[in-house]
Amino acid sequence: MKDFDGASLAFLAWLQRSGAEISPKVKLEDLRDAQAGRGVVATQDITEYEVLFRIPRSAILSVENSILSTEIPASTFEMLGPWLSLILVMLYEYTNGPASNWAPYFSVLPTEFNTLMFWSDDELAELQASAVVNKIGKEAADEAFTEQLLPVIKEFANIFFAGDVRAKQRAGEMRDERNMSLMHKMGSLIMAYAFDVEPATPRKDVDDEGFAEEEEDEALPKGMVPLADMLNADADRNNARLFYEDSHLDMKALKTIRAGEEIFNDYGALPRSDLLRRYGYATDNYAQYDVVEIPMELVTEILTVDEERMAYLDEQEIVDTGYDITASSPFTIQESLSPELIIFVETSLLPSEEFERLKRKGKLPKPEKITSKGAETVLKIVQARIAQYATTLGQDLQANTENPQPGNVRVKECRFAMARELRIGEKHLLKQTADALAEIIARDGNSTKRQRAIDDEGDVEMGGVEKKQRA
Ligand SMILES: C[S@@+](CC[C@H](N)C(=O)[O-])C[C@H]1O[C@@H](n2cnc3c(N)ncnc32)[C@H](O)[C@@H]1O
Repeated sequence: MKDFDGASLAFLAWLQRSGAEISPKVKLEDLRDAQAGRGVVATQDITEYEVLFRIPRSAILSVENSILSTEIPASTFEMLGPWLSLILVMLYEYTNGPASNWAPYFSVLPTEFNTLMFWSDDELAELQASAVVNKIGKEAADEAFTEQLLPVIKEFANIFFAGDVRAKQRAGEMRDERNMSLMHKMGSLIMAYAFDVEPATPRKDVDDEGFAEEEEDEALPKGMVPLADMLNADADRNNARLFYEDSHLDMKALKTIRAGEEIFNDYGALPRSDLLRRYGYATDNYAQYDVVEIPMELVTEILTVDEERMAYLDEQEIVDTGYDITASSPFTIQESLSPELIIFVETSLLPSEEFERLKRKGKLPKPEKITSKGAETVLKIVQARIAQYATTLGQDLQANTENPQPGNVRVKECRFAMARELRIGEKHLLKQTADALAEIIARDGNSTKRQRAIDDEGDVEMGGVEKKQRA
């Protein structure tokens, strides 16, 4: 406790010496009891747009601010890109220990993570068929470290380990498991803590509303912004945001915040799978952003699509590696099911002449008009997706009641519980989809039966009201 609070105090003192201004209305709080590390809390009432703290750009841990950028050519950083460049700089500053300007900052940053990158095989197995398993990117990161980062460290060993006679040897040792793990830790810190820092003079094209093009955003330099990254997030209680000014960054309240309330940044509308992957935690209120993916391989296992249709769908940008089902409330197929999946299925089921007619006109079936045959096919796909998970939704819910989310207990139990919550969310979405499709099929079946009854008897069987409803 003493070390923890001591590190917080030393960090805040360093930040103020670095030119930061921190409102007396906020404080850094120990939230470990709530499994949330440190967080920022209001000590007095705060009004909308009040500045909570101001961080000078010079205090940001970034490529631009690190001495390394004056010693290694800019072209090397350009070649590495924003992500690996910041990892390189962080490794350099971290390796410099107390000599680094950011040493007090490193001492409040975590060294252990719950992000999926650090889960063991048995923990990852608990994610079962969740698509997030294929998005962890550990191998890709290892490859980037080995093929891009290590050669740079080797080339500039005398700068990276300046003043050390063993510089070359130490550069070689960066291949060791311990150092590779350190690189992953820096990468994980960036993933969960770094900001895309808008430059003081915008270099990017912005549209009329001031938003950068997506690719431009991706190219923004990454930076670790002390204190701004001590804010936790909550899907429903976001009350602060970082504003980029020429010489500094301002964290401002977005609404009135009462004394005692926690101050939350916005990490985005992330499904729990991404929250776990990037931030290593998941809370129920992110269920509203849950997503389950239907891989294309599964779609084409259930549905045979001829080459001509596949080529046409591809040309129309309907073919994808997978299709999403997203949460909606109340749940509707129109809002939740990927329109591209419906178009894909409906096009595949079209009679030849109808397909040729649409193709001639450069058109596609309308996703809002899913047919019962289309619904039956999508239902088969959804059922096959459900079957990919090792346990059923019922079994998971049962396990949840028997082993509720643990409090302050072992990491493994916590990870198992978070994985279970995640797969419950995905299975729940799949079930909602299956139920809604079954309803469409049943409704269409009934209306066909009714139509047959009308055709057979030459008269309307149902009452007028019913007929109106159908219309
Ligand atoms: C940007 S940091 C926030 C500061 C962090 N709590 C700390 O002590 O360094 C992001 C990390 O905080 C934690 N976190 C953020 N919001 C949280 C929440 N609502 N509940 C639990 N942990 C949270 C997660 O571990 C996440 O990876």
